[in-house]
Amino acid sequence: MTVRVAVAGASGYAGGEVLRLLLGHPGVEIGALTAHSSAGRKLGGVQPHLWPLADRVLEATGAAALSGHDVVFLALPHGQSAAVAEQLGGQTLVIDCGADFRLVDPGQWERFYGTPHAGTWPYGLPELPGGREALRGAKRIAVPGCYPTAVSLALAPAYAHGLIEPEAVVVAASGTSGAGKALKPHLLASEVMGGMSPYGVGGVHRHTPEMVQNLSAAAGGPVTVSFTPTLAPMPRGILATCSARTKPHAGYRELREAYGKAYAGEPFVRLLPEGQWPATGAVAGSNAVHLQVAYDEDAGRAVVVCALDNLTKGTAGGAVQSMNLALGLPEETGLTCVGLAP
Ligand SMILES: NC(=O)C1=CN([C@@H]2O[C@H](COP(=O)(O)OP(=O)(O)OC[C@H]3O[C@@H](n4cnc5c(N)ncnc54)[C@H](OP(=O)(O)O)[C@@H]3O)[C@@H](O)[C@H]2O)C=CC1
Ligand SMILES: CC(=O)N[C@@H](CCC(=O)OP(=O)(O)O)C(=O)O
Repeated sequence: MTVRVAVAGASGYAGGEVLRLLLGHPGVEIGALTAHSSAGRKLGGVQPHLWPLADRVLEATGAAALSGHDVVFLALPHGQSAAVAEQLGGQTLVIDCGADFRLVDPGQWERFYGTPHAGTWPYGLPELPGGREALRGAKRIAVPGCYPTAVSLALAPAYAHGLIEPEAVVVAASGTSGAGKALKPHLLASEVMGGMSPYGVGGVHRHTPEMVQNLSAAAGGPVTVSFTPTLAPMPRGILATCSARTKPHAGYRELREAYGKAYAGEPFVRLLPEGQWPATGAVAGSNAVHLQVAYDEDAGRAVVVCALDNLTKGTAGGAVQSMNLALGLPEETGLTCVGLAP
């Protein structure tokens, strides 16, 4: 079976990463590629690493270019996906890398994004309880945000096993590609190189409600997340340090067992051997997630560290993994858990 796939937002970071992975996927044929300000240009001019597609011309994003495909990936700025998706038939599998359809609660959407809620689609994080079932045969998929992918995978097992209290604290570093390719002064090399800086501090980052949604579902009750993102001088990668107070019966052995059990059969999530810590370099370019868990006995806290590549498992890899599940293909098709190190 070969499916015909289009990518909207092919000139951006997420769209480019989707294409990099699709070029190694044996079950797809790459159809239309669309963009906004780059429409009319050749892909090779904006994504020189995608050599086999270098001579493809970027079309304007819209139904004219995108209809007639089996699968359409949307890698557009927030708020742009719904109008495009509406124009695509119900038989087309539409996979949105943006935030538009991730949240269940319209009130939370409006509070953090400031626009009317477009709706809720099946959520593309297969490793969460019930995640695979929601994706099999789906025709619409919302790909999670990169930070929520890391934080949800890091803390869901401890919540699902009732080992930690419902107030989580997360500090996470992201590479600059997480902020997209458009020019922004705070992403200039001179601003980013040689230092790290926090942003979105104090509960205002729009990924907070997404983490809360996932972790509350895992816990079976309300969870709060105090989330502080930071920008790190690297192009790709997320390193999330997540902690919460442990319940009285929980210690290192219980935590280790819960994580071992949760991820034992997972093709992309690896609980590292004891004493080894996740590092962004080890997962770069791969769909892998590396985790390690510790028990801080004096503080009475579980500490879980998670590394992933924001563009791969954090966006495009998660999107392709979800596509495979929706189409009934082996989940790992076209994806690798082998990182690019050093
Ligand atoms: N970067 C990341 O790590 C992650 C990104 N995502 C999501 O993926 C989506 C794309 O992000 P990213 O690739 O980083 O962003 P980029 O800025 O790199 O790319 C944005 C893309 O959208 C196009 N575009 C810009 N404005 C419009 C518009 N008004 N209408 C239609 N298309 C437009 C751009 O075209 P052109 O260049 O031609 O103007 C470009 O192809 C976002 O929703 C983002 O939240 C999700 C998880 C992680
Ligand atoms: C470094 C950086 O700026 N990262 C982005 C998150 C990128 C991401 O996951 O994307 P979505 O936009 O799809 O939610 C941010 O903090 O807004």
